Amino acid sequence: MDTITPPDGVSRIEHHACFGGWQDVWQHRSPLLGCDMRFGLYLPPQLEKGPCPIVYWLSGLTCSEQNFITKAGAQRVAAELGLVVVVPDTSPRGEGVADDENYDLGQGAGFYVNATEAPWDTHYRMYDYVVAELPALVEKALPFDGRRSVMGHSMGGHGALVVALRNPDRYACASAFAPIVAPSEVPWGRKALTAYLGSNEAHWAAYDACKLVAARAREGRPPLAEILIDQGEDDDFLGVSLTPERFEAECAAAGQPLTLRRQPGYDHSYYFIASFLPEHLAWHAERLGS
Ligand SMILES: N[C@@H](CCC(=O)N[C@@H](CSC=O)C(=O)NCC(=O)O)C(=O)O
Repeated sequence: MDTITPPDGVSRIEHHACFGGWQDVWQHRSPLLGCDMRFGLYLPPQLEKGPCPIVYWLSGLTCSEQNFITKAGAQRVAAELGLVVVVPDTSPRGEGVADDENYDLGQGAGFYVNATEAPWDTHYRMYDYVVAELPALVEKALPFDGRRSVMGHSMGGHGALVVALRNPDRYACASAFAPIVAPSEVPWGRKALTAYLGSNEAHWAAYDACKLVAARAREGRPPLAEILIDQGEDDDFLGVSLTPERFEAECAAAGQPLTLRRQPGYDHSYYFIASFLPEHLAWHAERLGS
């Protein structure tokens, strides 16, 4: 597996043997975002024998690629299941990239949208980055079997639901931990969508999972096969920016199959994610046929 080396223009800045495979961090120049970007890449031992499916993990506010790869404990399970796990950063980065003094806007808080408003519209195109530019790079570099899925946490849970609902043919399945399901209605989402997309709320609908589920039903498009969500009941953001009951209601009205598990005692942290990540990865592996 040391034979999997980054393509020209991409550098391998971390390379750690891990559960028979490798935990890498690769860095590349993103023409789309106009800056250098890093991403985590878990390469399971099964890649030595042939192509594997890829799970994309989208992280939450304040995260880089490091939070998930160092805290979630994904590698042991991904190695057992033969899953590649790709972990992008959460925003464009660098001195020339617009930022904000608060943790919930700017660098570390890209919200997986293509910004249309200045000063964000110069670099913040995280929707296209995670759906198109990054997969094109990774999937050409690895023995990839054509099957991919997406999962994420909080802001990244919002991202995972949005990219899956907008691209049902690209992702075999989607799951989320404590996702922001109705960003148009809650403080984290309203602040980010106003900044990145402007005050016309009609433009927000393409990035709102509740609205996307309703729109699919209204337009007669089939629901996704299934969505899995875990939500900690002791999460400080529950009832403020996290409103799982809204998604439950929209899914019920739209005929969208949803498994929403409320987990007593769990908060918003990576301890919560680590507790249920093995079940999510197994759920993905089953649907990816891995
Ligand atoms: N610093 C903020 C809260 C930041 C926070 O909780 N970030 C979460 C994601 S929240 C939604 O997207 C996270 O994943 N943090 C990284 C980690 O390693 O825990 C505050 O103090 O309120």
